[in-house]
Amino acid sequence: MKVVNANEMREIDKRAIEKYKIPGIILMENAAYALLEEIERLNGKRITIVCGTGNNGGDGFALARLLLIRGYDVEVFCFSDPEKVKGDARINLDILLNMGIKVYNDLNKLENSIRYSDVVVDALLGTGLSGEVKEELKNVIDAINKGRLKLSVDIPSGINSDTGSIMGTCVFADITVTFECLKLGHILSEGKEASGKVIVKKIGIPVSCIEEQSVKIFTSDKEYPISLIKKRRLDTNKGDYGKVAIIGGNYKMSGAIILALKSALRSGAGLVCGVFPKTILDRVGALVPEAVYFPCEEKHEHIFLDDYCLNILFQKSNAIAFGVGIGNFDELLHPLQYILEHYEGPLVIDADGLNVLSRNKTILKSAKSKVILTPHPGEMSRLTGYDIDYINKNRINVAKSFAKEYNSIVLLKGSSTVVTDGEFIYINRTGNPGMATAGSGDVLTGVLVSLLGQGYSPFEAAILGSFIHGISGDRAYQKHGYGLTAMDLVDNLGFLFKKDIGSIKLE
Ligand SMILES: NC(=O)C1=CN([C@@H]2O[C@H](COP(=O)(O)OP(=O)(O)OC[C@H]3O[C@@H](n4cnc5c(N)ncnc54)[C@H](O)[C@@H]3O)[C@@H](O)[C@H]2O)[C@H](O)CC1
Ligand SMILES: [K+]
Repeated sequence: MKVVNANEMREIDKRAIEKYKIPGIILMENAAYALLEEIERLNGKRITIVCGTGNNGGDGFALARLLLIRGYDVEVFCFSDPEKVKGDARINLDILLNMGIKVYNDLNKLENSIRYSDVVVDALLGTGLSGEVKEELKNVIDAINKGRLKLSVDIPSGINSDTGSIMGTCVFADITVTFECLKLGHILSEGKEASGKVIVKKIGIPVSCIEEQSVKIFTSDKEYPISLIKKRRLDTNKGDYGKVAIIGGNYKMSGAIILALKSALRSGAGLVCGVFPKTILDRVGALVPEAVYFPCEEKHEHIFLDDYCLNILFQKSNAIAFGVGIGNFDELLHPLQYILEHYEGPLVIDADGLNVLSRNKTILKSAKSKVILTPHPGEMSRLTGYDIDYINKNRINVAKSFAKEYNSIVLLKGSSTVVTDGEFIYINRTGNPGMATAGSGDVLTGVLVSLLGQGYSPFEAAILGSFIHGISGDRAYQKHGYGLTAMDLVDNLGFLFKKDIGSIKLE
């Protein structure tokens, strides 16, 4: 599913009106019908509608008319001078006034109306919000937030459509009905929570009109990225599903490689090889008997990897992951550089692998193959030099420009993980805060290397991997709530890898 920013939506809207000659008032009427359809599902009779002076308010005025005609008990509010309402919104306001409907501008009355309403409709501010919400609307937003059931038109008022940030204050909606495309603000940052359940409705804009926009950001829907999962032929064996190697682990962090190995197996890799210091062989062997092992010497508390043993590994593996629990040591930069310069298969660099890489990120430019990097904001900060706050506020641009400059796939973790190849951007929506737990990233690495080994392209593997990782977290949450652990994620990984994958439909 495509995701647009406010400017792209305006362009699409403008093209529909100017090139396709669809009058704006028709789009607004269709938007009102789309809202009506959702309100009718809610079975409430008393509806309060709070309108702003722009087209978001216009959608609200048109909705009020449709509800009144159907016998709903509706009260309409607008807290600005009606003279400021222009264009299509003005037409809809005038129709209401001509019908003898009063539009109130009284905060006490609003609070009272909301107290006795089944649904409050927030049509105050939409994609046209600029800057912080003005002082005079703050009390109005507070009042809306007291509503029993809050439905926001297009986007919760006060949420920035491009970043999802709260612009001073915002409505926290139960349901948001948006038009034609998801907006970035619905899925990023605080906007994700503020939007509640988001319903995307068509309002009569031709598909070609949207396609002309060449939108480069997309997210999951009921079919995608599940549709990327390859079906298995019956006449296949383990050799068909990849031989993957995971390099990592040290005496103090053996759990990381155990989790990654288990995850790679649970997400379908044919053969999984653990490459770690000998000192942890007994632990890993006891806990992951299904893997094969490539125990190495240990020097000064970290794995010792010389070029000779790396070359052996290259011949045995069609995908490699480097970094889980490996420790952050200067001496590991050489093996990482050697892998980048000589290994021809796809590579995942994670965790301490990224910290090692931060010592000299230019080695990425000599990589022989595509690399997936999976930083969390702290690791991204070490890689780029930007502070974490800046990264969180500019997740898409930071990930995209790094991926482009270093010709790699970046999977920037966090709520709404961003995956990019430097041109296209996938924003993941599966997962929950319970996954902010030790070992969660090691599980993701195992999934990614497993998918690479099974022949998915690096960009597909990163998209699918982040999606599957989130789904396993959502399934683990059902049972363990926020007490879920990384091993619970592993236990839930296999669910999507089934014979009848095409029939699995998600909400
Ligand atoms: N194809 C579509 O998606 C359609 C969308 N519609 C709706 O139109 C709005 C966007 O309308 P627009 O007039 O551009 O902007 P808004 O109504 O969101 O806001 C403008 C309004 O708000 C005031 N304002 C701006 N910033 C602030 C602020 N910081 N504090 C207070 N007030 C502010 C400004 O002065 C204007 O009065 C979209 O969201 C959809 O709901 C169409 O109806 C159908 C087609
Ligand atoms: K709104």
